[in-house]
Amino acid sequence: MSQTLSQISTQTGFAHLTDLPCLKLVCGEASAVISLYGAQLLSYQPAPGRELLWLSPKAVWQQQQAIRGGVPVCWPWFGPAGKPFNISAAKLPNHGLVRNRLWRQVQAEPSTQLALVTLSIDVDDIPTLHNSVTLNLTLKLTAEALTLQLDCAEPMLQQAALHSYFAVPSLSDTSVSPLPGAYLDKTLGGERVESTAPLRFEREIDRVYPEPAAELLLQSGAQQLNISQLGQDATVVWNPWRERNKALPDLAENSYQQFVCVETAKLDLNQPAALQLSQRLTSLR
Ligand SMILES: O=P(O)(O)OC[C@H]1O[C@H](O)[C@H](O)[C@@H](O)[C@@H]1O
Repeated sequence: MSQTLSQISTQTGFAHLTDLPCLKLVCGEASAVISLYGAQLLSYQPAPGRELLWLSPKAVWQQQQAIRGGVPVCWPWFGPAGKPFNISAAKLPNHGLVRNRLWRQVQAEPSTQLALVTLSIDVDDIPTLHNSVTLNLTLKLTAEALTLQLDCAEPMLQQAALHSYFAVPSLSDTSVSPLPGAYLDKTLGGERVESTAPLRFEREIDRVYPEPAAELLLQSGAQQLNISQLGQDATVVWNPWRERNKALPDLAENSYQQFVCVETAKLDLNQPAALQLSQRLTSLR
């Protein structure tokens, strides 16, 4: 078997975020950069110069802001904190508690075929609990694919999402398939819509697809990406389009033309359970 060399190193700064603590993973031709702030994957290049993720040129991480782009980790709730988390109607952050905190590196294993890193965070201010809970994000980079895996062993009510921002060369020629024939439309207050029409990015899209397929194909122009999901009960597809783009200060003008979010999510809050959620990205061309 041929030997594919891998490497893991610390790196200060990524793109314009020059003081951000990061780790860089390399495996053969492939590379990835993850920030310790938010355990947020910021870059995945299956080959040098072929970036699959999108990072906003106006992303910030000071003042405890969540970084706009890459793969934010949403946990233990998704979107605005509703029941059971918002017991006192306090102002809780969108998408949970871990996007704007520093995580720690607990494992880093470069081996011949794989670069593997685990980041962890202990969270002691979940409104429904009195104890501290540990969340782990493991990143596995091989020459062929990149896998993100989120684990929480605590059997509790929890939601999670790997909120991936994918760079698209052409928004008007972008598709995600297969998608179920029914979804909840967040632009219509969560109304259930039945439609088998292919999804087009021609206006604001904010959809929750329950019962998603395990394998999705994201196609944009000549680019094709396989998104393989595990542990999910929903796939969320988001593009802010022109008007919402203007309302988000960490997006530049017309940034919405450059990305779509395809999010692997676990949203059910009926049963307390441990969490295991993963998204694997394989570039096909
Ligand atoms: O602005 P953020 O808190 O990062 O949220 C960005 C977006 O995330 C998800 O895709 C939600 O479905 C959207 O409703 C939300 O606008």
